[in-house]
Amino acid sequence: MTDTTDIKKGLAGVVVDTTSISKVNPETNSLLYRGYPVQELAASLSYEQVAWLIWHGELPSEAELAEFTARERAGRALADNVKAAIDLTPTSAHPMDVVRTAVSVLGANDPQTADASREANLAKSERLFAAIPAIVAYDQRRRHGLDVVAPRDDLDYSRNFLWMTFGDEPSDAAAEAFRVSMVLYAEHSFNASTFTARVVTSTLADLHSAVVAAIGALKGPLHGGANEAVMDVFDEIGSADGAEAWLDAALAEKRKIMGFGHRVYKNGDSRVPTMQAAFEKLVESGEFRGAGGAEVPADRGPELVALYHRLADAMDAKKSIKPNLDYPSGPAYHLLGFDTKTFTPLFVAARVVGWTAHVMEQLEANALIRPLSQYVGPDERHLGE
Ligand SMILES: CC(=O)SCCNC(=O)CCNC(=O)[C@H](O)C(C)(C)COP(=O)(O)OP(=O)(O)OC[C@H]1O[C@@H](n2cnc3c(N)ncnc32)[C@H](O)[C@@H]1OP(=O)(O)O
Ligand SMILES: O=C([O-])CC(=O)C(=O)O
Repeated sequence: MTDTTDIKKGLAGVVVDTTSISKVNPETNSLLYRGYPVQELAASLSYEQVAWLIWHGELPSEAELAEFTARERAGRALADNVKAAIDLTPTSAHPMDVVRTAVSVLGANDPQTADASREANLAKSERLFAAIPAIVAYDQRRRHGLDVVAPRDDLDYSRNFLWMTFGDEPSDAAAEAFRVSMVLYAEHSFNASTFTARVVTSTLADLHSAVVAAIGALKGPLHGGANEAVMDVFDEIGSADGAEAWLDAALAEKRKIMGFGHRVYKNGDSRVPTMQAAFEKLVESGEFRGAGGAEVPADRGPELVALYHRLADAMDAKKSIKPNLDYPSGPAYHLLGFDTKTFTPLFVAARVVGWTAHVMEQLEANALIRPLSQYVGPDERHLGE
């Protein structure tokens, strides 16, 4: 008999390397980016400042930020062959498939793809950071038969993202909710997609290959795909009054409730209160829309907030399982006007910062990632026996 007792399925509880990028601490329910609590960063810094911090380890000086911002603004427009690649994918394709394909083309285009120096990887990370919003916006618009909206270099990252998607200037509340979501999603240690990026990097493959693979890992509903799945659940339940009965039935069918639970946090995700507050502020502002930017009745926001709390309370009462970040970000993205299937690409736009920081960290002290497995197949046998 094979002894499988030492196997850590899913690498649960296994520490596989060190990192200085972020610290996820379930005991204190905290998340630090380069030592700073994420709540502090989300309260006052732009997403551009946080991206710099994650990549470089320190906040940018005024001059560094101005130069980075200028490069980011200059790199927002998509090359023709990226647009053509998007146009070649059917509009029935999942937007994550479109982003994955477009990022692959960015890798093929990039003049520094084969250069693995830290300098080149930083430059490529900045270029990806600048281009991904245009990919997401282009794809959502073409699905609605709308013309592409050119980027505006007088708007910051968050406002420009919303401008390119909807073709009008966002309200302060909308830009703020979006910015907060980007900061909160930017980095989270050795989650499945980041680990994927590090595995690919450990073979000395290029940065774009690592990011394409990470996008694939993020798509699954047990990871980033949960933010869109949360919205599907809200649509399925309908209104707050249906939450308890829906949950009873779903749990009886042994369904996993999307947006709840976490591999590391067992007493709640440290990012949820901040994102929940941003979602509720967006609703209070009254400046929200429905999927595809559609006009929605004024009670749509408060109804979603009520449903959000009823389902979370019921889940807590029945299973003591708390929401993760995908739970508040799903309805927030809905009220910002994004199509449900575009939610996980928004996670890509944010997490590309963490992924690329980990690619650079992996290369600083690389070791091929190649674990062992316990063989449980047939004993040796031979043809003709
Ligand atoms: C940003 C992010 O990527 S956060 C994660 C987003 N993913 C989701 O929201 C998907 C829903 N959640 C889940 O599937 C899980 O909680 C995961 C995958 C996130 C974490 O999973 P694990 O750490 O492997 O926990 P595991 O699956 O072992 O769960 C432990 C117990 O809690 C239960 N449980 C955990 N999450 C849930 C959930 N969302 N709904 C119902 N039950 C759950 C499990 O069924 C299991 O019960 P059991 O011991 O009776 O079998
Ligand atoms: O850390 C994880 O396993 C998943 C997660 O919350 C994230 O990637 O943001």
